[in-house]
Amino acid sequence: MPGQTKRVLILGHGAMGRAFEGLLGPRHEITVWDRDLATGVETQPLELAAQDRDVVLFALPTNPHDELAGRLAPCLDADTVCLSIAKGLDEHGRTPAQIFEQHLGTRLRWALLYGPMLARELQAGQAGFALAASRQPGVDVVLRALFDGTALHLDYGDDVQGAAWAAILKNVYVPLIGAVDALALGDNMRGFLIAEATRELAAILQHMGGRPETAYTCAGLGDLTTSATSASSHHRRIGAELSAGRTEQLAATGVNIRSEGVHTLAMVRAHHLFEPDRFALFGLVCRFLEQPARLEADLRSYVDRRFAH
Ligand SMILES: NC(=O)c1ccc[n+]([C@@H]2O[C@H](COP(=O)([O-])OP(=O)(O)OC[C@H]3O[C@@H](n4cnc5c(N)ncnc54)[C@H](O)[C@@H]3O)[C@@H](O)[C@H]2O)c1
Repeated sequence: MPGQTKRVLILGHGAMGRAFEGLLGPRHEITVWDRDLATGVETQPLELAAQDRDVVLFALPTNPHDELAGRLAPCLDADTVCLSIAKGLDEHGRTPAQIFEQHLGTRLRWALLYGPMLARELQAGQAGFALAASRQPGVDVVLRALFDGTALHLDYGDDVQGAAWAAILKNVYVPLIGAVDALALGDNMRGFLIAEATRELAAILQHMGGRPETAYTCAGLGDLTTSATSASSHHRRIGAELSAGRTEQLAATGVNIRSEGVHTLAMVRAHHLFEPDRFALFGLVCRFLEQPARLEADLRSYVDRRFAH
């Protein structure tokens, strides 16, 4: 019921774990679980922390989802809702939607939350916006009880695969915008590329089993625009660094959220999820990572081809 206190377990106590703790803390009962990444020591046994929880929020990268969802599945109540905000593919090339599908399926309830909700702004009490995607009836009721009256405003939908891919691909296109801005290629070019990325996002979503219209929701265009224009965006910055020839950032692929987009490109190729050049802008970003110095020339060819009527 709206207004009801929920017992929430937050997995991960990084930027987003803390942001959600602050957002939900005044109204709900919060427990936080995390792991020391150097020693592997957990704050408490996960299975114990998950007992009697209404909601488990995965506020950590996609890679640990498989292990954690696998451990949680046997010990969660049927009513518990697992919620992920992670925007990356795991080492097997799976989205958080696919990982939840595999471990939680239809026996347990789950949803994905994607949109303009920068941790820094949520922590400062500013508004955030997201698409909550779930295929299971009743999940929206739990999420309304959880978030209504907070600064995070939700739309509801059921395109879980489309929402996951929209958020994941956003992190691929934003480094390109960061590079374009660092090279001072112009505000017009930025606007054009955001429009192109959104159009392509719709096509890739459809190709990957989602619905193209999800590209125009908070999870797609909303999040893409926020990251592409935010001075604090990690993903913008990595594009700027690559355009300046600082390619050592690529070595950190998959290690932290800065490189989620770079990691996605590697996983798309490694697992043959789709042919990168089937989508012209996506193919351009792949080449940018390999040869950052070619970006301006590649962009000129892209524009020429795009307007060669
Ligand atoms: N930062 C943002 O503004 C923002 C906004 C929306 C979504 N997200 C997404 O949320 C996710 C988390 O982002 P963040 O900014 O909180 O990252 P962060 O690096 O600040 O925190 C990550 C947390 O995950 C934990 N973690 C990492 N690997 C782990 C593992 N193998 N086992 C257990 N715990 C592990 C870390 O201990 C840490 O507490 C990312 O997928 C990101 O794309 C971030």
